Amino acid sequence: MNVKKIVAESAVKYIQDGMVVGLGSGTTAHWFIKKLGQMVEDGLEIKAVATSVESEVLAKELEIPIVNFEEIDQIDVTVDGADEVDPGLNLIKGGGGALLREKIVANACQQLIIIVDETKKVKHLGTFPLPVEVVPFALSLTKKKVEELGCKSEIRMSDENHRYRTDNGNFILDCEFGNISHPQELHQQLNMIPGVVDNGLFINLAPRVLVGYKNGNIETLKKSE
Ligand SMILES: O=C(CO)[C@H](O)[C@H](O)COP(=O)(O)O
Repeated sequence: MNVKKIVAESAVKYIQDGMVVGLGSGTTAHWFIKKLGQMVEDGLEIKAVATSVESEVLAKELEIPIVNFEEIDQIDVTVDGADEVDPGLNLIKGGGGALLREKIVANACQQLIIIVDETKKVKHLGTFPLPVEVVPFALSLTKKKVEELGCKSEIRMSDENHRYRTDNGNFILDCEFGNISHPQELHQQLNMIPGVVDNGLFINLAPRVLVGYKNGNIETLKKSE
């Protein structure tokens, strides 16, 4: 059973004609985009904003109309994956390297839907190394400053000889903090470091989280407002 596909496809119930939809990135979001493509072929009328070049390419192949921020007033719903979800519905994202655009889109939308399989649910964020996007200039200094916050970090690689570059031309530091007990504080401390563009902590965004289980069940999590 493909749990990622099942949970991704269940998210289309939040999409209606006339909406502007934020398209997430990663293998779970991939299945959502594919399903949305089928619905567009069947007559659904939407516009979409993509959070990565990869998602944009897929959406265009499926003839989902892609627009940029200058052409829209708001994003109605964004559907995206995550690497970890804690009980407060705070997230780690950026395993696929798209964290900056994902965070911009997540903050700009009316409703954020996160689609994950059960392996992504954790008691505390931090087992998954936290991705931190940094500018190439003074990389070693920025890396040192990030590590002073209490982690070991690795520069993400595309292959043996090449550093991974984000869609924005930056590098990613994958940071092992262990249990992140104060995500809000760490988020702020990281983003205060000159050279850090953003980090993969998605805090207090009040998402609706759809969790897919191996037995085919889907759980919906939402914090009461
Ligand atoms: O944040 C992301 C990409 O930057 C992804 O949403 C996250 O890595 C989850 O990916 P997947 O659905 O492939 O497990």
